[in-house]
Amino acid sequence: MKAPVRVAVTGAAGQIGYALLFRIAAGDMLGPDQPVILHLLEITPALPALNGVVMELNDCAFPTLHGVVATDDVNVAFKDVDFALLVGARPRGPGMERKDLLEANGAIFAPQGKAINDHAKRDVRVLVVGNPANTNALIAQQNAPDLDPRRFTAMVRLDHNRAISQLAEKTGALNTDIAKVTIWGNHSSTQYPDIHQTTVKGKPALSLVDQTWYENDFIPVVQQRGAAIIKARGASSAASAASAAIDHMRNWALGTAAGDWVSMGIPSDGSYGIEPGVIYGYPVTVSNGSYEIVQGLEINAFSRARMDATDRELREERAAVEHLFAKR
Ligand SMILES: NC(=O)c1ccc[n+]([C@@H]2O[C@H](COP(=O)([O-])OP(=O)(O)OC[C@H]3O[C@@H](n4cnc5c(N)ncnc54)[C@H](O)[C@@H]3O)[C@@H](O)[C@H]2O)c1
Ligand SMILES: O=C(O)C[C@H](O)C(=O)O
Repeated sequence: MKAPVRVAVTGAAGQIGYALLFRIAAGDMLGPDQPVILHLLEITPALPALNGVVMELNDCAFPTLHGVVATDDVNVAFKDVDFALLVGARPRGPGMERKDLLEANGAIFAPQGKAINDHAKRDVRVLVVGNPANTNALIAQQNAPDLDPRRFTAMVRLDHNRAISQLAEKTGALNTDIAKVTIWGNHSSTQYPDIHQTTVKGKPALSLVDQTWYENDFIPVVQQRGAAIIKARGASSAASAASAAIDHMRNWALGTAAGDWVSMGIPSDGSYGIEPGVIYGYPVTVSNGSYEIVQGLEINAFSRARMDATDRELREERAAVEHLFAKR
């Protein structure tokens, strides 16, 4: 067994929290040889419910759970943490776009970014799940001036996994037969699920499905999947979101498979002509704990237009929250 690492989860008494904590504690995120100490943050009125979750975590007697800190104090929550999963935020209801949450949720991520800046390990890995995830990640990052901006990421992995699942179903393949899917841009309805480089059992995906299905079914289904789940369940996705968060962190910490990549929302360095600084979904590979954008992919006019549209939305979101950035 390795020395334990500290993993903060915000919104820990919420529905994603309930699907996430037990899997992190069981070793699904960092492996069965990596003990964790969970730091759980909630707002004060949710502390009694959080206490119930802590009782259940303890009752599982997980071999890899070496402690739980439950608190409503951001400074305690992020003290010495190695990983931070920022989930706690208001979810959208039917008919809302995720960016309608910018005002309500933006205010949460500035103080949390500051507390991470002041208290977390210098090599902390931060994943923002709470919507609008990309721009919330930017707000947190911009309130953490002492940390490497690349430590702040946003979740587009759920979209990536949804794309794999849709394509596997369409082609009669297994999820594991699909490689090199990309989600470009924002975790919103402007995201661009790109299968131009994707393979199914080694064959180009676009040779197995027709362009009409790609354009008129696949892309809108992936873009609108969150809304479809809200309509069906009366609540936003939870178990699949938790699973994607685990996938994102596991790949970031432990690496990606040879011959494949994953999609992560990361600070743009201008690659593929995207506005530098916005938190944009890119195809990445990870080795030695560090992610790199997959370079050199051919971008046709179809892709270019969609990549630019989602970039534009992220620039607009950034302009709307710049007042929340720490002064430098
Ligand atoms: N990026 C993605 O792919 C993705 C997927 C699913 C859901 N989400 C988003 O994740 C967020 C959480 O969803 P949920 O279904 O768990 O919601 P939920 O309402 O069930 O839980 C959110 C929890 O966060 C807590 N919270 C609110 N403000 C907080 C703060 N300042 N500090 C700590 N905790 C706080 C609430 O008390 C609540 O318990 C929402 O914004 C949702 O839209 C993102
Ligand atoms: O769509 C939402 O608001 C929830 C989440 O972001 C999702 O994609 O399921």
